[in-house]
Amino acid sequence: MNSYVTKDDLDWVRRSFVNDQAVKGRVQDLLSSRTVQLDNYSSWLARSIQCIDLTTLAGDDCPSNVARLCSKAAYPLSTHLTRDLGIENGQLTTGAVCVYPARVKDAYQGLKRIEANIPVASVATGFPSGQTSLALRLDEIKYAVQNGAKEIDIVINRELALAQKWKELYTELVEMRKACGESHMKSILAVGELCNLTNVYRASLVAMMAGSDFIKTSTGKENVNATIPIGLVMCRAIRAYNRKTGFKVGFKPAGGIRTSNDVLQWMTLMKEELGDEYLTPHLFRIGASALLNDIERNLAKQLTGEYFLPEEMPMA
Ligand SMILES: O=C[C@H](O)COP(=O)(O)O
Repeated sequence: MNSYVTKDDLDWVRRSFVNDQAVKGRVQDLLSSRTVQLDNYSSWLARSIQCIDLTTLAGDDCPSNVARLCSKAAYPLSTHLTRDLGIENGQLTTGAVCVYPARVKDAYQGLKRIEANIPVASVATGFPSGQTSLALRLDEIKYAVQNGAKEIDIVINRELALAQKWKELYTELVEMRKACGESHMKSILAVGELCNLTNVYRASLVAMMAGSDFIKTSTGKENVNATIPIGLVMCRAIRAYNRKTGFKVGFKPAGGIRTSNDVLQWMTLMKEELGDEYLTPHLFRIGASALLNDIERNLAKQLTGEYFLPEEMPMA
């Protein structure tokens, strides 16, 4: 991570423009590509589970629902489905559990109790709006890290992005990166509030320059969350950044991802735009609070020929 940004870097950001029509065309191609869907549907779905940040971000979160989330993260599928997939019990887990800072301790202890080696991710910095002082936003990161969060999902300051104050945005993000310490930083752009795709691309570059380990689309609380055109623009920024610097930054779409079909579209995007090596939990996460059920239902249908009844998915 650099703690300064050069004039050339900022020129690169300001010179970048996104052609909306070209994005539309490429998305049409991607969505008609059946690579991921046809090539072993069940194994793609099973593979997607290890990339899920299993999330609860509700006002009524409490120790018991966080404990349930931890169990689901450690044992995302019923034992006969894992057996049918040829996976040993306990070998398939989600990528992380994601909670509010006040619930990090519950998640950390919940995972420890069941001996699950799964990182706790915490949203921070005044999630979802980020509308508080920088000092409070930094303190919140430190609080989450002290309580055991290994991944911090920060929100960027949308005002700075909308006003094209890229250097100021960079400076804030560097402070956040420092506050994260050894924990990974995932920068949420809140794309639905960035007005246009050019701003999404520019904010992606700045977040990566400041040392983000991942760039993430949305909080799930904006009116527009993760969409494939926005994802394409962010993947292209990741690709450009990698070509220029050699660093591989991960991608996390989040917000409104609910179905197996959604997941396969996101995996298609990753495979086609960034390549197979990005389809691992180190470089790809899907932030979702209500997706796993649908994956489990579809896997059951594929593997047993029948959909599960709701009472057969007790932890869902
Ligand atoms: O960071 C994750 C998002 O909040 C999840 O959004 P979702 O509740 O729409 O799945």
